[in-house]
Amino acid sequence: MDLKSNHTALVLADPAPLNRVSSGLLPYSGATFSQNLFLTVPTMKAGILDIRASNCLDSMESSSPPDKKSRDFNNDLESTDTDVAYRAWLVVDFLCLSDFIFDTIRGVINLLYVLLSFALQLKYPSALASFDQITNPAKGKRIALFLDYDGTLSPIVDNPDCAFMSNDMRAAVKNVAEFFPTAIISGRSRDKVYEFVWLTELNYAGSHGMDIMGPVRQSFDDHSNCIRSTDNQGKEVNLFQPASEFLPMIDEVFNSLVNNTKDIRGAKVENNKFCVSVHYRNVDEKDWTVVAQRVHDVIRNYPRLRLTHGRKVLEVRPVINWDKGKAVTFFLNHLTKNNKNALGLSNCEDVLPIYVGDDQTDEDAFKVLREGNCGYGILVSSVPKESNAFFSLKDPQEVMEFLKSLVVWKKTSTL
Ligand SMILES: O=P(O)(O)OC[C@H]1O[C@H](O[C@H]2O[C@H](CO)[C@@H](O)[C@H](O)[C@H]2O)[C@H](O)[C@@H](O)[C@@H]1O
Repeated sequence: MDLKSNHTALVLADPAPLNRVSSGLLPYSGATFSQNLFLTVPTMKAGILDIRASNCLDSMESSSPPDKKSRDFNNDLESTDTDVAYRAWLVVDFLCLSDFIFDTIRGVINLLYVLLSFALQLKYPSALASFDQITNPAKGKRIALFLDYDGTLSPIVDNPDCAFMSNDMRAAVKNVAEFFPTAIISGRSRDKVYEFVWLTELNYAGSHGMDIMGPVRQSFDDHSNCIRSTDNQGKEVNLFQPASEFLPMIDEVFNSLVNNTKDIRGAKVENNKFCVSVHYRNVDEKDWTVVAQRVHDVIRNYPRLRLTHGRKVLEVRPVINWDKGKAVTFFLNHLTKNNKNALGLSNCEDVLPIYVGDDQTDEDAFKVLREGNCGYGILVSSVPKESNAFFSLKDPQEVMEFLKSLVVWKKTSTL
């Protein structure tokens, strides 16, 4: 099958809810979901999976512009930046115009690009330059801080196992958590993100929010899918795991994906407990089709799993109505500062949530804040892109500066 030949406009990253039914009505029953968790099940009509695979490749290409091996391989956003001008350049090269026309066109293209960047920067102003705009509404309120991990607290690197955060960043996160209730919400497994961050004073959610650990509270206990457990220090905690019934399925899919991609040079499959990541950052671009095809071959047998896209990664996850946005809401309703009072999203007058993230999956959280008219999303990106965030920061270095500024502001603020 030629994956590229079919361009029917079905978006794989966020499949349209073809059927929206409560879990109790579904095949593969035995599932126990809390009342508000619905499954979105793609209709299994002939051909639809092929269309999904073709869109998979489109999304891989559009969401992750290929690196030129000769350029900075560690930062795909920087590469994206140069890719725009570079590709436009290639087109012009192809036309074999004289040097003068060539330079003029190149100049115009660069100017347009700068103007576009400027326009989008106005749309998502720097959170550092607009610091007062963020903190003024926070006066008399409690700020609750939500942080993504990869690309936000640590720079994007080739090897996902080596995405370490710097000691300076760790210190900045530790400091900020002393003043504001802080949670890390990552696509990685909760254990893995904790191994990187290694700070006990934070709250953690792994698997795109499908694995939340929080303090023992009655309000947690009231949720189905909530169990008591112990943390790394043996302290009693509550775990909220809305996709717990998917664990065996995810393990099975992980093994199949490892098997199906083991001959693709550079492909890496990561088990994130309630979801699986298939990395293609180190795969030659000519083999991206093969990656998309192999992933598609596996998940076509699992109608209750879906694909989303991150930064040069395909993410296989359960089709449940739960994402980073839902995790933010959950945290706000249960999060505590020094185990005192829950913040309560309903109580926007008292709380100002700030979410900082760089990836497509962070958009779910930005959207919750924007639509709830409660708090601010801050997009981490060095290139202009459309977002539900309100502000932007260029890279993890700027994120660190922002965190430090929050601490200074809090220490000097009299309110
Ligand atoms: O929600 P996040 O914490 O941002 O996690 C999303 C994915 O992050 C990791 O992959 C990304 O970072 C890697 C290390 O810099 C990079 O090599 C990869 O290309 C990026 O996609 C993580 O490994 C994935 O499992 C997460 O889904």
